[in-house]
Amino acid sequence: MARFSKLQVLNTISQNGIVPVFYHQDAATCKKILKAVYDGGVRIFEFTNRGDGAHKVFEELLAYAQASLPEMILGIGSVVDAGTTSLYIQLGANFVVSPIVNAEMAATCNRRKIPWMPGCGSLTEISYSETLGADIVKIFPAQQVGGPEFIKAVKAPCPWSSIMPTGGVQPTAENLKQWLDAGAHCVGLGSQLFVKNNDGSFDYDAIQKAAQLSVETFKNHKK
Ligand SMILES: O=C(O)C(=O)C[C@H](O)[C@H](O)COP(=O)(O)O
Repeated sequence: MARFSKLQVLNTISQNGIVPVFYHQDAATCKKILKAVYDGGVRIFEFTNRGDGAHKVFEELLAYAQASLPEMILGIGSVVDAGTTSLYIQLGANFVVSPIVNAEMAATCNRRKIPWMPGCGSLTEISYSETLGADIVKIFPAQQVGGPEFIKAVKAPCPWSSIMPTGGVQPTAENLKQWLDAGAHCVGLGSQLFVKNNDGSFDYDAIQKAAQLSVETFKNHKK
């Protein structure tokens, strides 16, 4: 069962603002990534359901976070159906993110009071998701859908929408400011956060620093 209530998850997202989006098949690598962003101040993390054994890695990450990173709220992403949603809720996912809008997933999450963040690319999808109970909608793929200008345009007629752009967001003060100025509620940060060394291994120090800069940029923007 989820360790954090829906309210705790939503509050942490609005205070922390940075949602790393990551998948790796190796649990040890995932733990090091999780620790690096946690040390950088991140308290929300989306692990993506990208491989056949992803649920086993996720279970290990949940246990690790509970034991060693107690404030870290772990959710699952890249989920596109209700069956997979149930599996991850049963394992203890604290929120569920999707690249699409799926009403059965919404019902499954709502039944257990788990925040559900569907992937939207139009105002109609955003609006439909909100009628299905989404508190935060993901815009995916955010840069391709229209970038910060798209969010600004959506927020004009729908200022109540809480939007999480994901896809193409960069962990720099300049780029984060563009999304936040446009009205983003929080941002999903993928590949650009997970800096690599020349040999292809992850640069955990650089990842921690990029996470810290992103969290601080978000906090300063809210002031
Ligand atoms: O699987 C999902 O549900 C996703 O969110 C897709 C990607 O992981 C993000 O779009 C990250 O995109 P980048 O930040 O551009 O690397």
